[in-house]
Amino acid sequence: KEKVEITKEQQALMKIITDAYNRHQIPQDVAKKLLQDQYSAEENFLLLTEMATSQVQVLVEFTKNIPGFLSLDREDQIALLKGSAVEAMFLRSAQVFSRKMPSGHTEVLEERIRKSGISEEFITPMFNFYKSIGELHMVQEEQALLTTVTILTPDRPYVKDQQAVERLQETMLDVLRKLCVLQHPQEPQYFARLLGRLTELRTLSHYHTEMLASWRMN
Ligand SMILES: N#Cc1ccccc1NC(=O)[C@H](C1CCCCC1)n1c(-c2ccc(Cl)cc2)nc2cc(F)c(F)cc21
Repeated sequence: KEKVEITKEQQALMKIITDAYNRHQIPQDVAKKLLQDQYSAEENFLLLTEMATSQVQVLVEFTKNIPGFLSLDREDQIALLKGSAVEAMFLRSAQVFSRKMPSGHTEVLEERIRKSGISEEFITPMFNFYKSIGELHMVQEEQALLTTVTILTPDRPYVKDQQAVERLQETMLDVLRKLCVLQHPQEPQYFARLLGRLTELRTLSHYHTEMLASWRMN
């Protein structure tokens, strides 16, 4: 049985990324707002656009802390940000939804989101994704690395030097793989399950434009 060991460099890399990920939290906690008040479909739509806008700024700041990201071609950096912004937003939403909350809060939050204005057809796939992320019980290092792996997807549209992005992504995948083995020793398939969520995430983000266009305003 091969001994899995995270090297000193990988430890340092993980700390940089996790600290950056935690530092760039979303300014105001949208879950708290949704639990406090019931908003109209229009107010919810406005809240979503505000959240999505601040999320992009947070994403830009976060990527500056990914070792090697700023050494990529500048246009490729932009292509990676544009290509991953929606996925990063759904990943963040899933992590917010899966957070441990006082009993009954998650149900209220789910209800508020179900009634927020999102069209019926998107509710099920969205919550299926949120619950499948929740079942993974990711530690924060895994959450930060998963977001990093998502950003460093080589086959985003308009990326010129895919090799350079692939090399960076592989570095992050190696750390994430080792972390999964060490954090979930009783579940050798955990890393594979984690990456499987990225496929579900990409599918969900294909619905994003349609979800906004079909938002039910009164
Ligand atoms: N969270 C979060 C978050 C962070 C950054 C950017 C956007 C975010 N998401 C949001 O604000 C929306 C709110 C916006 C107001 C109306 C109700 C949904 N959201 C979404 C949701 C994102 C997109 C699309 Cl099309 C539908 C839904 N899934 C959420 C899950 C949660 F648990 C949660 F609290 C909030 C959530």
